Amino acid sequence: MSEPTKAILALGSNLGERNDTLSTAVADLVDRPEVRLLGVSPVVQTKAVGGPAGQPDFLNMVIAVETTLGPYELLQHCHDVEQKHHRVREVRWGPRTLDVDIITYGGLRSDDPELILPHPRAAERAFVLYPWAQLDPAAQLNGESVAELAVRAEDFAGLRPFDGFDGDGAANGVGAANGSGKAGAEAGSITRAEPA
Ligand SMILES: Nc1ncnc2c1ncn2[C@@H]1O[C@H](COP(=O)(O)OP(=O)(O)OP(=O)(O)O)[C@@H](O)[C@H]1O
Ligand SMILES: Nc1nc2c(c(=O)[nH]1)N=C(CO)CN2
Repeated sequence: MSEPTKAILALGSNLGERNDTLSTAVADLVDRPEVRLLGVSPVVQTKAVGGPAGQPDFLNMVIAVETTLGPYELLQHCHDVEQKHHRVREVRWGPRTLDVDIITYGGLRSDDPELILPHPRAAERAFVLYPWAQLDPAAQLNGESVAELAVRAEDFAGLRPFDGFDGDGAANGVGAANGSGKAGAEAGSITRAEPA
């Protein structure tokens, strides 16, 4: 059997019972002997980036797994789990019950459009970077700190902690403008500098 490889997977949902979908999807993703769960990030509520205007907020999270599946086998497995959750691909970046992306697969780099590694848009997506940094504060992507990339990402201001209740989201922002009306934000060890 081949040596296991560590992979980072990003999950998102903005339709249906979003939180239940994410929990079940994590269980489904690791429900194979070839995939072992290493860690789970907190869930964050995020404003939709791209796609049609007015779509619902997402819940996003990141998991780390160790797998003996090859990269394309892992991609197929992610697609199978998406399908199980009735994912329909209609509009690019449109609303979906479940999206599972492979962010990294070991140190593999690939420019095959079917599987680009690391994920080509991950470095600019706070909805991926922020939960990943919470899971692993020392994580690096393309030689840069994931935590630092997170606070620089344009969508950082649209992040909220998720309180576990699948309603409108919590009142306190993670990256959102806070009560003072400033764009400053702090969550754990991740802080965004005030604009000069
Ligand atoms: N790292 C990757 N992880 C997942 N899919 C990938 C990756 N690289 C390329 N793809 C390809 O992208 C195709 C479209 O994926 P998907 O429908 O999940 O995109 P999306 O979630 O709407 O947008 P985005 O790719 O910006 O996250 C997939 O069929 C897959 O083959
Ligand atoms: N907030 C948020 N926005 C998105 C997301 C997502 O998971 N969360 N996924 C997308 C395509 O993968 C496009 N836009």
